[in-house]
Amino acid sequence: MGRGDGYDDAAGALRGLVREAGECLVLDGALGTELEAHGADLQDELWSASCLVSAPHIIRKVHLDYLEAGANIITTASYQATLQGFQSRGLSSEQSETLLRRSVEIAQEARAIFVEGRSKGPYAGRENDGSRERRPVLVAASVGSYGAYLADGSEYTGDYGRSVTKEALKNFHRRRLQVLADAGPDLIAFETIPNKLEAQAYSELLEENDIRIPAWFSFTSKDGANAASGDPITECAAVADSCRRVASVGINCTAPGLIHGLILSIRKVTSKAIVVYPNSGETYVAETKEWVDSAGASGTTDFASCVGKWREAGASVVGGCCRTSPATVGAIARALREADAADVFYRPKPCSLVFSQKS
Ligand SMILES: C[S+](C)CC[C@H](N)C(=O)O
Ligand SMILES: N[C@@H](CCS)C(=O)O
Ligand SMILES: [Zn+2]
Repeated sequence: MGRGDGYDDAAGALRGLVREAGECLVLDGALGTELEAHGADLQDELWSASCLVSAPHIIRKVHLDYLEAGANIITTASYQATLQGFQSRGLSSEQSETLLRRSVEIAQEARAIFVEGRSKGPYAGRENDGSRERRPVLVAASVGSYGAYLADGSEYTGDYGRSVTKEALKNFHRRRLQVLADAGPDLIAFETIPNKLEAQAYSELLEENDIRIPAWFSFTSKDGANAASGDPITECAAVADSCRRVASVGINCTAPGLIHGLILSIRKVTSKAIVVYPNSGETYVAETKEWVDSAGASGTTDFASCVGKWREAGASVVGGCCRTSPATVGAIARALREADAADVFYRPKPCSLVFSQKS
């Protein structure tokens, strides 16, 4: 599987974890909007990253709430944490890098509290309902897209302008990615990617920087067929498929009603694990930093009833994005347990369908 450089493809690492979790990993829900629900003020260019300075205790509490709700994976508060963003606020590069590392440490602290002091291993020794003795509990370092840094909602349009080349995106993300990887997360979550160009930039960075932490690439979509920019989702997913550092590919911060079709499209171009974590179906208004009802969407986070269908279509990592909550994640975890108990859902064969065998 490797290329003689001691690195095996990342999909294999995730394969074992999905299997240990019972063929589906539960991802957490919103971090940013859940911090807001706890009183944090996100009316800021740094959005949730401002809480790394002002409210790390709330971040830790939200991580813990998701673990208690049944999440296997918690995602760090680094979505909009960038060296460039911190430095524009007058922080030194050293202080900025410390904050990036802190985002991973806070999640690791929450995990350590959850597993009652067993901070070394990525497992919980107990289960709320006693149904599983051990379950994987993982920390994913969030890397928000360049559009997140711009703070103009362009992670939902993919319109970065012509001057933003692949090289510019690589230069923007390079040091941030290295600092996050060096902090020792279990996974790296490239989230809310709106276009193919940024996926190509990430893919090249992972190789060039020899990042050995399994990554996922997760795209946004507004129409159920294309990434937010209009690039076909099949082309975007194919970029992720061809990168051996990528363990999983999927969709986040997208309306729940679009998810099923997108899974089917992605499945056509990859056998890697598919990750999905939709938002509430509401639309983000960057000017006011508020969420509004979209036509046909009522801001519901009650999409757990769809989880069986998504799993049947091929998703094996499922959670929630903006405006979802620990209650959403609890419902997802329950839906998956019920599916296990009923044993009615499609079970992809490990090593043949869900995971890449390519090098
Ligand atoms: C995931 S979006 C809701 C994050 C906030 C956005 N990048 C902004 O700053 O407006
Ligand atoms: N992990 C981020 C994604 C924003 S789209 C968050 O939940 O805040
Ligand atoms: Zn989101």
